[in-house]
Amino acid sequence: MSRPVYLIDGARTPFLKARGRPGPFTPVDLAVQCGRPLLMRQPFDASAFDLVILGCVNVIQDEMNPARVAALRLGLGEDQVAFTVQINCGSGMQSIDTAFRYIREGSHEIVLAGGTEALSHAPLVYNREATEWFGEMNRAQGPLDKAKAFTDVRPDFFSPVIGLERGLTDPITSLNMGQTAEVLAHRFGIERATADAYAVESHKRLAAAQEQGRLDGEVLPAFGRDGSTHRHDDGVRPNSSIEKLAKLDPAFEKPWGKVTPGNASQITDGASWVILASETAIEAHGLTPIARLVDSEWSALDPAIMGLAPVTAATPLAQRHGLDCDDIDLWEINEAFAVQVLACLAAWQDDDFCRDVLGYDSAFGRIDRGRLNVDGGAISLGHPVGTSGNRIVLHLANAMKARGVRRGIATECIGGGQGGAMLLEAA
Ligand SMILES: CC(=O)SCCNC(=O)CCNC(=O)[C@H](O)C(C)(C)COP(=O)(O)OP(=O)(O)OC[C@H]1O[C@@H](n2cnc3c(N)ncnc32)[C@H](O)[C@@H]1OP(=O)(O)O
Repeated sequence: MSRPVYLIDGARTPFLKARGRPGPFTPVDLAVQCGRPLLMRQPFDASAFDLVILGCVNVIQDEMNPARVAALRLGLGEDQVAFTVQINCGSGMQSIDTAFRYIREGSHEIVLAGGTEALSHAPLVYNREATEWFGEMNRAQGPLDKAKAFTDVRPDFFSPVIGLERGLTDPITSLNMGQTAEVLAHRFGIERATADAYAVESHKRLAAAQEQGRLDGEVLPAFGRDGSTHRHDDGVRPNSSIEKLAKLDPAFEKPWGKVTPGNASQITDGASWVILASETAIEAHGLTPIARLVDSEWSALDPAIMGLAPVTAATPLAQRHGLDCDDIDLWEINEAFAVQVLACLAAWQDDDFCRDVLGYDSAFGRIDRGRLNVDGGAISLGHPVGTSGNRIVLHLANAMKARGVRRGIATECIGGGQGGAMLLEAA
């Protein structure tokens, strides 16, 4: 069976910059913050959902299977099945794709699919030697053995493993994500000034979208237990300039690197949900879709050049539907790094790359910046890794509707050398 699948509605929290200490919300808190008002504005009862799927990369110990914890806290009922998916930065898109396939194939009618991430809550973990020592202490019988174990304590037991640093490092190549972006900058000759100009534009577009109300209804306020209210993505710097960015030092490869804090995605907390439904559910509940999900594609490549995966995922997807570059009215390409997005744009225009890597006769084409990330991206609004794939699909649907255009692709690179892409059409 192959039924049409529609995106009905969706919402996210403001994306909140991680500021070196745990932020006000855990992953499930974030999912509940935007999930509750989203469900309250639906004309159907929350018990109507057939399934809840939530992407999350860094699950915290108190919230194992965050999808289930969020579903219960959202009042979806004890009989609601909910599972969590993890494919690094693709997790929030994976939840949508899984829901899309279930509905398309006819086993489900209406599914809540989201992504959540609180990078500010990434754990500090004891190192291996300390963990072994705790085991020794546990096994020690009686005070004498325990006293002996104490004599084995070493000062370096107390230098923790920083979960965030490890999580953003590829375990196969040992390159961190920023270094993989540097590989692409070198391969495609991306200049620092071009990357900085791209980043400045990202901030300007997000600031304009916030000011002109284009995120209203998509971004819902979040309320901290400390009484704080968070209404907007707080990493935006409307006054950012190429001159200011030029002064920043490289973050990952000193002194020659092109990636700086100004042209990299920000480390951020945030959650996003979308509601997907079949035509049966649309009729049953009187719903009005925002967009139709047409198809999806996942790809894999060398982890050291993971940033090119939007090219290897989105191009076959477009071509499967007979679509050329110009047929896509809007693109959302997750801005892991400015140089990484620019490398994708360069690869799409490169005859040799498209022939050798994608097996096409010639280049895919030039993506007009006017069609790409029209309201900013992860450089300006941040990149809660398990959430971003969900956000770009949701925002693409809203932006397509607002501009009255027909087709869009949301695509992203995924740490570990993978990529995801989804094709949407006007409903
Ligand atoms: C598959 C994938 O998606 S891979 C991607 C996964 N994600 C990542 O790898 C995360 C990448 N990003 C990072 O690791 C971090 O953001 C880093 C290391 C690049 C920078 O971290 P930080 O040093 O904490 O950056 P931070 O944003 O605080 O900026 C540091 C300083 O740079 C300057 N700065 C940053 N952005 C700007 C800007 N747009 N304009 C002017 N100054 C700026 C400021 O002085 C800022 O300090 P301030 O906030 O006190 O004013």
